[in-house]
Amino acid sequence: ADLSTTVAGVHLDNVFFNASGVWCQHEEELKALLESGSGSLITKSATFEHREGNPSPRYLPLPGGVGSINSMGLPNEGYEYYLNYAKQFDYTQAKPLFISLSGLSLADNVKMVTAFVEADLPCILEVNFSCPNVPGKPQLGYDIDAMDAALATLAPLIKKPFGIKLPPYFDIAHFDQVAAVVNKYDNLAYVTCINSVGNGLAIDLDTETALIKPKDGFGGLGGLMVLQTALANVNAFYRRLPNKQVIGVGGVVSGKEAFLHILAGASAVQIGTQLKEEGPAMFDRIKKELQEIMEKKGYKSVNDFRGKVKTL
Ligand SMILES: CC(C)(C)CCc1c(C(=O)O)[nH]c(=O)[nH]c1=O
Repeated sequence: ADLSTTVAGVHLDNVFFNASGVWCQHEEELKALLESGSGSLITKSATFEHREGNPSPRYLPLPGGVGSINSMGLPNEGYEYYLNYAKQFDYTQAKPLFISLSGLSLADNVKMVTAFVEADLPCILEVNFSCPNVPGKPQLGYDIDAMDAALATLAPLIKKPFGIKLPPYFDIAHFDQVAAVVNKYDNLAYVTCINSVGNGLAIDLDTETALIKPKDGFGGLGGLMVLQTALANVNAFYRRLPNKQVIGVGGVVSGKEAFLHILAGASAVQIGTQLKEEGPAMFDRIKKELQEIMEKKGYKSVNDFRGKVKTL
């Protein structure tokens, strides 16, 4: 079965790659992704300066395989590290490179985007709209006017096709409002849905203590428990963005959830929590599982069923 796809005009031999933030902060990790069964790779969201991030424990898998919680705090090597990585990247091999940017201000995003545009590289830029906004205001992805203002500045600067990483939405009116903004920008080629479900709180029964140290234990939720929210966001934007693509992420632990993401409309599928727990060998397992499901159902290519979820 054919798992190949195209995102933002570039070809991927298979739909799978890492969720930004997982296995992608250092070039050794990125090398392991290059050598894995993934179809692509994306870097950890970069800020202008290097960041240590929050104190540990800042990521934990939750008991029973239900998912994970994290409050990493944007640990990254600073954008120049990823710009240099993108400059030395071998674009003749099969996997396209995606670069995630998460400036702490619009000015920082402009500076980072400008540097990448000047370098004129084949990598695809993805702006993380879960990046923090003005203190006291919600993240960019939850501030529709700020989102529109950011895109009005960034889209013309980037010129080429690019993407944005979106937080999950839970209200139909929000799907409508966000889609209306996204549809205004022709070179905004895709949206990646979803980022972690914000500010969950995991508590240990015995110690009566929050599991992670930062933010009184509040952190983003990922893994199987966010699957249905992820599928809804993928399908809501698939239905509302007819000339764009959706990358699906959230709750993929096997070929089954990957199949459902594609059925919901995903052009590519990213994996975070399960990759963190299993390592890059996971991609070979999940590719095989998806192919088995497709063969059982008689699908030859992911294009045969993308977005074809039925309703009653
Ligand atoms: C949550 C932010 C720190 C503002 C952005 C980086 C980020 C983080 C992180 O670095 O804590 N974790 C996530 O699950 N998603 C993200 O987008």
